[in-house]
Amino acid sequence: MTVLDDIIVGVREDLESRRAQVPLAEIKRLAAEAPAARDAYAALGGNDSPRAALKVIAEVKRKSPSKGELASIADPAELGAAYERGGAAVISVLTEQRRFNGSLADFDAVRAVVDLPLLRKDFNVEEYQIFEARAHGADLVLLIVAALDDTDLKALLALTHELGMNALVETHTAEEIDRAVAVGARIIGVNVRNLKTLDVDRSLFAELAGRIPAGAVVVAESGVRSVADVRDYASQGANAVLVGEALVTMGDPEATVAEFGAAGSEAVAARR
Ligand SMILES: O=C(O)c1ccccc1NCC(=O)[C@H](O)[C@H](O)COP(=O)(O)O
Repeated sequence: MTVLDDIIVGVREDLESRRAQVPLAEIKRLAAEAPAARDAYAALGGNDSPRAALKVIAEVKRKSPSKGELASIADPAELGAAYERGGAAVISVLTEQRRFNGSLADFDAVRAVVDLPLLRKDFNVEEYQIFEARAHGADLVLLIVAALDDTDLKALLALTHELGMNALVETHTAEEIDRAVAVGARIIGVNVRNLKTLDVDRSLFAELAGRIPAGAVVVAESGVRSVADVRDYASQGANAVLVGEALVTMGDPEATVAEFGAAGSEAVAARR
């Protein structure tokens, strides 16, 4: 069993206990009552022509399977507010509990204080989780191509769009990019972390980014440890970078987001 398979087994078990407490009909009702979703595609520069800036998706990440404990994050709301002040375009909040020590409580805390689009970062494999994300005020959900067959990928993406949200459709291979494009993904991530082995290979982004069609927002995911890494991704075609570990471990998240955004945008300008 791969790391990804193992994570999903736990995610499904945890999902069953939440569904026992809040049945599907109720979560659908709550999703319908939630304020309208913010436009994450636009926030990531999807409508800009040309896309002149590098957008930062800043992640609230406590722990990871690859590194263990990263940061205690006593106040996720304050971290989210710091990301917003630093100029993040979108905030990602990990809600998976067993491996990342995330929660919907973290998500709610950030939602209460920031007005940016929020990504509910979880291993979404069932429609319940998409309604649940919307019920909690999410604007964007993660769909990992490697975790879904084409039927489920298409159905979950369609449901996401019906609920007014966008999806970050995550890929790791050329074939997965083709599958993401075939179902109509508008925000496509290349995760340079292999979720089956946890190996991180930043060179993968340059290999794969050109395969993503022009209309889609291209997100470089994982492995940013420095301004130089952000510059590399930006010069290789990224419209946005998704950063977790560096922001929660380097100190001064507000300044680091601002620095990454500025350096990336300079590299985008130099590319044109
Ligand atoms: O981060 C992990 O170890 C991990 C392991 C298994 C599945 C997913 C994992 N991470 C999810 C992510 O995609 C990252 O949190 C995100 O891209 C940020 O990465 P980083 O900046 O390297 O923390």
